[in-house]
Amino acid sequence: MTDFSSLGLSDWLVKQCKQLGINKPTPVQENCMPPILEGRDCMGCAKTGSGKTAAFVLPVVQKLSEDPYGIFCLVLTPTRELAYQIAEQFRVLGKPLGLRDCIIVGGMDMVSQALELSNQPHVVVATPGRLADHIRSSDTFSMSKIQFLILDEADRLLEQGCTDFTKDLETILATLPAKRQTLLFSATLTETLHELKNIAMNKPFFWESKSETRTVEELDQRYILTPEKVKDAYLVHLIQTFTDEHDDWSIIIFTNTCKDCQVLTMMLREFNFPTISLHSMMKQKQRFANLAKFKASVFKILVATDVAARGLDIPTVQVVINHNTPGLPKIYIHRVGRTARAGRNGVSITLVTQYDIHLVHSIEGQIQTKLKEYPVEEKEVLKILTQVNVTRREIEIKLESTDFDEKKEINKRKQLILEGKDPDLEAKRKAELEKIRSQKKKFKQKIQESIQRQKHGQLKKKLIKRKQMKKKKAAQATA
Ligand SMILES: Nc1ncnc2c1ncn2[C@@H]1O[C@H](COP(=O)(O)OP(=O)(O)OP(=O)(O)O)[C@@H](O)[C@H]1O
Repeated sequence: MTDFSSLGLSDWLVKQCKQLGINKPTPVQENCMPPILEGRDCMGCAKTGSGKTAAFVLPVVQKLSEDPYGIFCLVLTPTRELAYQIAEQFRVLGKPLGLRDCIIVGGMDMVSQALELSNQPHVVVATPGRLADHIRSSDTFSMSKIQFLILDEADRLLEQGCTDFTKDLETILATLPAKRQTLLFSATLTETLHELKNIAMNKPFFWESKSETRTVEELDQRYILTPEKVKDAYLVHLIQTFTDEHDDWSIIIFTNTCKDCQVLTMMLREFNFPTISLHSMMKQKQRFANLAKFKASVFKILVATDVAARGLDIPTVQVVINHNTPGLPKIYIHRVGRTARAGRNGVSITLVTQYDIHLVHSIEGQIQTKLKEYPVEEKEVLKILTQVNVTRREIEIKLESTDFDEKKEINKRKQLILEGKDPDLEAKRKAELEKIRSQKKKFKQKIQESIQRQKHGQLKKKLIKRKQMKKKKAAQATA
């Protein structure tokens, strides 16, 4: 049986792992750690909750113990909360070494971060935007001697989603030595493999967990087909049932927008559920505080946007509810991966409207698993429908009287200015794109309608012809 010693870890580090309940390497650790310890670049793709973090933290700590200096390792990750989680793993596993880490994320004080960077920590864990800001504005630290560059959730860092990291990554990569080890990890690497290979140039060792499915077997994946207007009633009913039956379960509800996240949090609170939210329009300190309260089970229900979809490791989470069907299978995989981690069981329930059925099909195609219907007593849901919808409407009115939308607009404009774009020009461009999109949609609809009409016409003709034939035959028979 493979153990951590046979993979090349020192006794003190194996002992440290044991203290954390990490006794036997998981497949991603067993396969990726030896090449990393040999000095190779590595790309590791394994399911959510399979121990990818330790697969890169352990070899880095091992190598650091052999030649300790700062800054030895840089870890980049897409979200601020994830940066704290990764830094914690380094701190705990590297404690006997006196490992010093430094977390560089947006929304926190830049001056104290600059000071920490200049103190040459062993490991820097950062989100790309804030680290690039430090590089552009100060020369009090250097990353020209780092041994390791790690991109956690590497595909997210490289894709051009709503937050585009590519410019910041370019700034960061320009300051790093060419001779370094680059490690890339995610549960969904394959689509961005080509771009990733350009970053890990050193003939990377590539490992992907061999499995037919892309989600873990311990996860019970369900859906509920519901009209849009009944979604919230289903949600309240589900939460009521879960909290009645399992008082130690924590639940994450994923929503599409910050506003929806806010509305649902307020609504669930009206129904006396211990609910807290996490989205990007909250102040960073509030984000950390809410996450800490959820992790400590002070609040058992977290309503979050996709800012919480990747990486977060909270063992008490038993249920993930998708209030909207994710538009991309990849997002679905990461969201539902917040439960059923490290061999535990979990349930995910996706609320699906009739317009989302094609999304479910594409999710099922990607994960190679069919979602099963979640049985619900519809009568019970209909009983609370009016009350839930009235409560939601009241909350929406309450929120409209605050400056929630306005703040969102201001934040968006700020972001565009920071990216060197003109917010007014961007708005114009967006409106034009929207116009083209809606024209295209109308055109497509027209074509569909005319095809339908044609089909209908052909069918009608066939039927008439058939009738005529029948009449003719009947007439011939009587003659
Ligand atoms: N060898 C091991 N044995 C038991 N538990 C482990 C082992 N390695 C890691 N763990 C635990 O498994 C949990 C999940 O690990 P981790 O967060 O690294 O998953 P991941 O693969 O990065 O998931 P995601 O793709 O969602 O980010 C953590 O709580 C971690 O402490």
